[in-house]
Amino acid sequence: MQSVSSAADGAVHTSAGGVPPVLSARGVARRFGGNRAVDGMSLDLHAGEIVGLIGPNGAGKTTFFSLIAGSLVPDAGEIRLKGERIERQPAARRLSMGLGRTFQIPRPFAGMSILDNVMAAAQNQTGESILRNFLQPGTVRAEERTARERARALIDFVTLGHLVDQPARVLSGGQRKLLELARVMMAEPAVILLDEPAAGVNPALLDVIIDRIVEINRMGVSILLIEHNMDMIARLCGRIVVMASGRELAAGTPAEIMANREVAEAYLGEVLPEVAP
Ligand SMILES: Nc1ncnc2c1ncn2[C@@H]1O[C@H](COP(=O)(O)OP(=O)(O)OP(=O)(O)O)[C@@H](O)[C@H]1O
Repeated sequence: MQSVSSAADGAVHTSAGGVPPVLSARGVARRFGGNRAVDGMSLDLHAGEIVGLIGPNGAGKTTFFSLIAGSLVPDAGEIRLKGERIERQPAARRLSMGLGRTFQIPRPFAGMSILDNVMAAAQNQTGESILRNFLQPGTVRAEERTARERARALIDFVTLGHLVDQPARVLSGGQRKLLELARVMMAEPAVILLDEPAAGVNPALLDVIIDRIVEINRMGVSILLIEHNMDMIARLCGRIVVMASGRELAAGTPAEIMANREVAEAYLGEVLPEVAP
């Protein structure tokens, strides 16, 4: 699908079919001192897509995620979610607009139960306002009940139902990744940025994680996925964007990317990611 952009005049970028991407970045840049970590990166994510974002270590992938999610402010460029400019919006606002993110190293509240960890990710809870809690206790209780039911359903969905009342510290690395999926889904996102969901996960749980990501995507959530596991990327993504030195080096189907010499050269000096036969 060919994209058309006109960042200069501030117009919404549209695909060839006339439908604007659910998420788009144009010329996004961020430097740390003299290091141009992200250096004019552009990317479109269309509704229903799972796009893989790959690249050698230090290419700028996680920094790009932080710029999209709002934990870092870009020096230049624009980012749109559902057509709306977001690059100056606070992270919490982006989350409430439907932009969720998971982290490479999940840090759940170790002493809190799995249920409470997922509940803590709930958005727009009336109970967070002490005044409303006092004035409308019935509404607050009903909302909390709904959130609790949703949290339980999501914990079942990520196959952690048997651990719902256990503290998060009992979870393995892979189970923590599953908990992250439940937490991010609590906010009912339209787009999720997934940062290395396979890192540190044993092979048995990897299939579960891939399967859950497929299901989340089937629910209508568009996904941008950073991953070094090329087998996972090839199984999940119709399209891959390769980042190197802070910008796009190549884009295409998994087969096109694996056959691309420039991409292979960008990875030289590192172990080339392998795709399972
Ligand atoms: N907070 C920061 N302060 C200074 N430099 C940073 C910061 N965050 C990232 N960098 C630098 O920016 C560059 C891009 O890093 P980034 O983590 O975004 O790359 P990456 O593609 O996600 O790498 P990896 O695959 O290893 O996670 C690197 O040179 C890194 O050292």
